[in-house]
Parts: sequence; structure tokens; C-alpha cells
Amino acid sequence: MHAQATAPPEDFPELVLGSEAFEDGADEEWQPGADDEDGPAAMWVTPEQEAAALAALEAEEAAADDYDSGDEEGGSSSSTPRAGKRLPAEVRCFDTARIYVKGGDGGRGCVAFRREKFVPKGGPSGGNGGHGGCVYLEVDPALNSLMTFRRQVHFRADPGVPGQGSDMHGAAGKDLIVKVPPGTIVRERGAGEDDPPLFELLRPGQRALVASGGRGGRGNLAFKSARNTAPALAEFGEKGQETWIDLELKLVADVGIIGCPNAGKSTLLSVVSAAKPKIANYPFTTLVPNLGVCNLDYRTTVFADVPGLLEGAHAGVGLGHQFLRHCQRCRVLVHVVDGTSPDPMGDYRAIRQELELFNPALATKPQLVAYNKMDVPDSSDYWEDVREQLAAEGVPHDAVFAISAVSGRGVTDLVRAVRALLDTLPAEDELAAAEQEGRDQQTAAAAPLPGRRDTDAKIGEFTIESDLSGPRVWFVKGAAIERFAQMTDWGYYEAARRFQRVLVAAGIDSALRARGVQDGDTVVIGELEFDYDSDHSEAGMYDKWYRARREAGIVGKGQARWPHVTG
Ligand SMILES: Nc1nc2c(ncn2[C@@H]2O[C@H](COP(=O)(O)OP(=O)(O)OP(=O)(O)O)[C@@H](O)[C@H]2O)c(=O)[nH]1
Ligand SMILES: [Mg+2]
Repeated sequence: MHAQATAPPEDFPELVLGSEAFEDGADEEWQPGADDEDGPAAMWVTPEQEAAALAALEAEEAAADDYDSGDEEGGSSSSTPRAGKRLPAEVRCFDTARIYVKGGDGGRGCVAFRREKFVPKGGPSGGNGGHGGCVYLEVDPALNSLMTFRRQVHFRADPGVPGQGSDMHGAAGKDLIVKVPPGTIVRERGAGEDDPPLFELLRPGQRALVASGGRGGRGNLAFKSARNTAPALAEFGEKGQETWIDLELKLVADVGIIGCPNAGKSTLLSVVSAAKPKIANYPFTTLVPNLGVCNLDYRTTVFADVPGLLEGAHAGVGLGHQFLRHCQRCRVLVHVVDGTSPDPMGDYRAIRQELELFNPALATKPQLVAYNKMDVPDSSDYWEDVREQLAAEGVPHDAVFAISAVSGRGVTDLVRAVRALLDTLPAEDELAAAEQEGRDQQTAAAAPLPGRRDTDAKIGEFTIESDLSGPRVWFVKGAAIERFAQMTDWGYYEAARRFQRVLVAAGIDSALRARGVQDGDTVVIGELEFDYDSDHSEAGMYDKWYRARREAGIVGKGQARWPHVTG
């Protein structure tokens, strides 16, 4: 902010503080004619004004209840239980994100004619525009959250390069590759949890096309035909596909470590793997699930340490329970019980209940219990007692382990037991299963993404709706005809004429007539709007095109040549 205050006065109108106090005051202070060299550069904004502006901005930000308005500093906010939207932004955003993706527009085609000495009537030589770049999501195993999407939500691939004269086609736009963590699920905007996702990205390097680039427009070379050897028209490039998509992260781990806050879950992860999660003696140290890879007896097991769970988490107490979704992919749960807690069994039951409330399938996952902090006398005194009570609840003795995560005592036994338990489970590989589903989804994904134009659509496939209540309006809807309208470059009379001919050939004109269209009615095709005219004679069409051009104030430029083709 301070840097902005000292910026040269010319920059002032661009400042986006959006505060009344700031703008009003600054207007009085800053004299456009004043010599900048006189006095300090920041004189045109007083410190009071800046403070007032910042205060207003902060108030505004606090009021705006959007994604980024949470506290980033942690501090008191992260240790007090908060519900719903007022959770720290970190917690709200790490495992879900909504992003905007747009493929690059195709480059426009070119109208050019070959002009060379000794080559009379060289013919058309305008090249096609390049294809727009596509947006892909790609799995990057180095990522473990969707946090990056807090900084950037808009992703646009490069447009195609326009075609040029001398038969030069434009280059294709560069694809944009957006990195996502393994376990990212892609859904249509606003789709529910139960709707089939568009993609599930699990394996490193796996890619999904989320927004394809537009086709390049054809240049006049492409329109050359035996009948029209000197076409004076070209197309615009097709617009790139654009859409909003929801991302959700479900970590891919074999083992989920769950338990109350401060039970020692992160400590356990840090001793079984090389992960270095934050460990501290207060609840909710962990806000974002951590992954760790454990290598024991030449076997690799991935552990996930999720934030602590409290009784009432399903109702948003503590950090809520949303992160439990990460455990849905885990095959085994390790439930860490804090031996130093005043009521270890109460903690245990509370967590079991929260699991049940979140998802009954999670509560039936195989689980091992780790009674932690055995190095503390308080805790070891109660160990036998807790063990018996757990047995009474149906947790056999061999599924309960006494450990001290800090010293590492008992941890190896626990990990071996986890491994053994994993081995007894059906060899069904979660990834393979998900991928199997993924294969089925490939077909689903082949269905058009929201906002996508179906490239296979036929020009004759359209529907007509009308609104004759006020000014008479006809809406012609169809993927192919809308694309055609968008790509038509009205700057060329021939393009306008071609459009008119296609309307007739595709049966749109006759369909409109059958429905009772009248001259002067408005016809809307995609973003194109024009007045209907039944006069399809060459002179009539030219006249209409010329009038439209003049109304738009572009007469004199462009290709107002007529009649130049005798067909
Ligand atoms: N004495 C003793 N302290 C332990 C043991 N394991 C963890 N602690 C301590 O317990 C505190 C909490 O440990 P964390 O690993 O951060 O606990 P957590 O379950 O990840 O907590 P949250 O992330 O806040 O839910 C830390 O001060 C650890 O040093 C243990 O075996 N013995
Ligand atoms: Mg932790």
C-alpha cells in the first residue's frame, strides 16, 4: 500500500483502493499542475488519508464474504473453533476450489491476393488462423493441496496466431497445463458430491482436457473454388471453450491417521515417515492434511495425517469434518487416542460417532487404535483399563497398540500391524478401481463439458423459439449454426452472403418462414442479431450488408467490392 502512495501522480487514477475517503482527500491534495520535484513524492496522500483508506478497505474485505476473506495469519482465529465460512481461509480452500478455464480462441483467417511481377491475377493467398491452445489439468505428485488456486482462479490458454498473406497459416496457440495434486476430482460447476465427476486424476502425469481451444478461421485461400477463384472472405477463429469447474481433492493414502486434536497424530506421521508436519502442543496445529511415505521391510505405505476432529464436528465444531473425505480413499484407519486426556474413552467414542455421522462407510473401515503418550505416567497407568474398555466395545486386544510417538516406542509394531492388515484386505487396489471407474468416465467425459460447443453438431440441427409479445424476436439455437455465426467475419460482403446461403441451405430460412417470420423481425443466433429480410437477391443482400456497415460506421474500410463475382 505504501508503495502505491509514493507512486507518481500520473498513476493515481489507476489506484484501486476503492475508498471514498481516499479518493476525496486525494483530489484536494493533488494539483495536476504541481511540480513533482518539489517536496516528498508522497505529499499528495497524507498518512491520515492512507490510514483511513486502508481501514475502509479492510472493513470492506471483512464484509465481503468471499473465498479469500478468511484470516491468513492464523493466530487466535485458528485456535478458536469456528464454523462454516469463518474458518481460516487456509482450511476452507485447501481441498476444494472453483476455477475458470478457457481455451484459446482460434486465429482469424486472412484475405490476401498474390501480387508479383509477371504473375498476373496471382490468386488468393490468405492463410488460415492457428488453432487456439487447450487447457489441461495434469497431476503433479509434488502437490498435496489445492491451495495454489487461492492465488489464481482464471486459466486461459494462448490464442491461435492469425493467418497471413503468401499462404502462411498461423501457428497454434500454446496449451496451458494446470498442475493439480494426485486425487483431484473434477466436477461441473455446482455439481453435487453424488454426481459422477467429469474426471478423477490420480496417477502422476495423468492429464485431462478441460477446455479445448477454438479452430482457426479459414483464410481466403481455403475458399478458392472453380466457381469462385478470387474469394474475398475469411473466417474469424472459433472462440475457445470456456467453463467454470469445481475441483475437489481426496488424498490418495493407504492409511488415515485420525483422532482428537493434540493427540499426537502429526508426531506419529513424523516418526513413521520423513514428513515434517508442524507439531505443537495446542489443538488444531494441523490445518491441512499431510502425507508421509513410510518405508518398512521394503514395503511402502502412504500415511495421511488429517486435522483433529472434535465431538460435533459434523455440525461444524472445530474445523468441521470436511477433511474426512480424504480418509475415504484410505484402506485402513489408525485412530490415535491421547493417553493424557482426562477421558480417553470418551474421546474415542466421540470420534467414532463423528465418523459414523460423516459417512457410515468410513466407520466400517478396518481400524487400529494407537494409545499414545505412553511415556507419561498418567497415561501408562490407565493403559490396561482403556484396553479392557476397548475390548468391551469390540476392539480386540491385537488391534490396540500402546505407543509413545515422541520416543518411537511401539511404533514399529504398529506399522507392521498396519501392513499386515493391509495385506489381509482384498488385493483390490483403490487406484486401479478408481481408474476402472475412470475408464467409464472417459465416455462420460467425452460428452460435452458445460459450455462446450459440440464439434460434431450438424448445421441442420437447430431449434427455433420465438418471443412475439413485444418486438418480434426469433431465437435460432444450434451448436453448429451458432459457431458458424460467430466465425463469420461480417467485414466481407462475401462472408455475409455465404452466411445467408447457409441459412437457406440448412433449412433455417424456410423453418422461420413456416413459423411466420416477417421482414424486419429480429433473429438471434448465438451472439448475432440481425433483422430478417426475405429479399435474397444479390442486390438486396448487398444493400442490406452495406446499410448495416454504414450504421456501424465502418464504410470506406474493408472489402466493399461489388459486384465482383459473376456467378
Ligand atoms: N509426552 C508425549 N507427548 C507427545 C507424544 N506424542 C505427541 N506428543 C505431544 O503432543 C503435542 C501434540 O502433538 P501433535 O502431533 O501436534 O498432535 P496432533 O494430533 O497432530 O494435533 P492437531 O494437529 O492439533 O490435531 C505435541 O506437543 C507433541 O510433542 C508422546 O508420545 N508423548
Ligand atoms: Mg497435527
